[in-house]
Amino acid sequence: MKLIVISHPGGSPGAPPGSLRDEAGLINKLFENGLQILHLRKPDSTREQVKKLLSEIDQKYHSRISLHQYHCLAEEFGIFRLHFTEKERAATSWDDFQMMRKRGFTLSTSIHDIEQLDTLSSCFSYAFFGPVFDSISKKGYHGVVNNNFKLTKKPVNLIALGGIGTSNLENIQAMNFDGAAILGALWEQPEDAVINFRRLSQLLVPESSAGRSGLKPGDGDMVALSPSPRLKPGIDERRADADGYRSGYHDICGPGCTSPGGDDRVHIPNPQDQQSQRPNPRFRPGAHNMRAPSQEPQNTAYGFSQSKDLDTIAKLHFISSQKSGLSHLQSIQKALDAGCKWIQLRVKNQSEEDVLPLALKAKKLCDGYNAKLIINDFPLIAKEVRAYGLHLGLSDMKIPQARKIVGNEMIVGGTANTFEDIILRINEGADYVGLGPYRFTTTKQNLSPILGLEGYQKLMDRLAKAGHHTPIIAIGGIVPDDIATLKNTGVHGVAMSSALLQSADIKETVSKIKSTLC
Ligand SMILES: Cc1ncc(COP(=O)(O)OP(=O)(O)O)c(N)n1
Ligand SMILES: Cc1ncsc1CCOP(=O)(O)O
Ligand SMILES: [Mg+2]
Repeated sequence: MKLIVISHPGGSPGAPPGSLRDEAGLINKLFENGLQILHLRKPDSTREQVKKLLSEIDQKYHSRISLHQYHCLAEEFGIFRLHFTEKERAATSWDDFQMMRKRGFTLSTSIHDIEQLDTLSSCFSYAFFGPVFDSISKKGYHGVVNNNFKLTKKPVNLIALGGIGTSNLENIQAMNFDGAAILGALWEQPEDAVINFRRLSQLLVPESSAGRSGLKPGDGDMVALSPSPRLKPGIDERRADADGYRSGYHDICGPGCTSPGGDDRVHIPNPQDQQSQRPNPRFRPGAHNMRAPSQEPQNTAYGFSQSKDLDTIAKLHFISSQKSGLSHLQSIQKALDAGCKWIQLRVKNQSEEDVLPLALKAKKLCDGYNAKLIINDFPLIAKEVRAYGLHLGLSDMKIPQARKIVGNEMIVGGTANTFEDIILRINEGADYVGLGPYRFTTTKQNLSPILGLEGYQKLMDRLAKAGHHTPIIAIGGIVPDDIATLKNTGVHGVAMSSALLQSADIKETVSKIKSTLC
């Protein structure tokens, strides 16, 4: 169950009196307090006003904003979510929506009649439906459902809208909606918006205990790229009010918003252009997808992490081991002495209680060398010891769930063995992907199929073609002689354990590996 906030409908900064004071500050605070998606709906604002507001919202939150008007601003601000009113939906061809999806946009729309749900294109990741209850802010907009209403089939995720507040949020969950869009409950008293948002968030049933995973696969998809850099003409970009705009809930769901068109249409650079450039650090690794999306379906709209650029992820990862007659801590000490700066504590077959003291000691060791500690498998331990990162495999806790524990600042890596795994990890918000195994190794049991050089080459080529830039770390049975060829496949770095620990001169080996990788 997701909570989506729709912005205050009033004017943006610079707008006439009556506008919300320090709107950007309030929006930043909502994001800081866990807001996942903000729908920026500014029917009365000019493009310059919306632009100004966006520029005042912390850029790390831009990927969580959906634009109702002025879709043309999406690229400039790294926004990949666009909303379409009912009227705009009707005026836009399926091909155009497809094209937007292919360019990496997450599309949403509005319906008033539940029957319309079946007619929606699968291009839409979710739709607003409402007003479900009597509007809080707009008197006279009456709810269309009663308390016995229950959604059964939902080809598209459905977000309830209208009159939702603390008193009825639970009803929305019981009705089987995928989320609730909040407007009046926050903006009736803007000075209490953050506290009211927190109250509403606390009422949400956690997804795991609700037995649902929130939005279904396909949500927030960013799919397939197209060779053409521009969208086909859609509908005109006109001011909403020139199109019979009326304010109130109906306008969120009804006519009036603007969408790509004319010279201001959404422009996503051709991924081919992107590859020759250094990734723009404005985007977190996962968010590079927006600029150069994958050809594969991608699954989460909500796997966010904050801006971390490629340099944040080291190229040589040491994986601790208690093979070779050493304890985990001794193996870490050895790697640190040799110059490793990125240490993963990977303790298998021990309880969380047993791993915690090891993690605390490992953290102390790493701190002494100014090295980064990554905890394998245990999000709670990673948080507890203030590790730099957490690594999760495909059968470990899901990354978005772990993020709720470790927060957005912590580096979270995810394991992958196939292209689909990689895309999944990227969409989950992984900061890097551990791809392997390269070859057989006894360090890990139950290995996934071995990829070999050919496997890496194919996967890396496919990723490059799809414009993905999330750092890929090769792992599994890697020896120093593999590194140059592996690097040529395009991987960002390597993770190694036994070959380092068994090296005759580990310091020399680490130094050579580092110079090969840089
Ligand atoms: C950098 C890196 N990549 C992959 C893994 C493997 O993680 P996982 O699949 O969860 O397996 P275990 O390591 O937990 O056995 C990793 N640890 N590090
Ligand atoms: C954790 C892990 N995941 C895939 S292979 C592997 C072990 C890496 O260690 P080594 O470098 O000794 O093969
Ligand atoms: Mg694991």
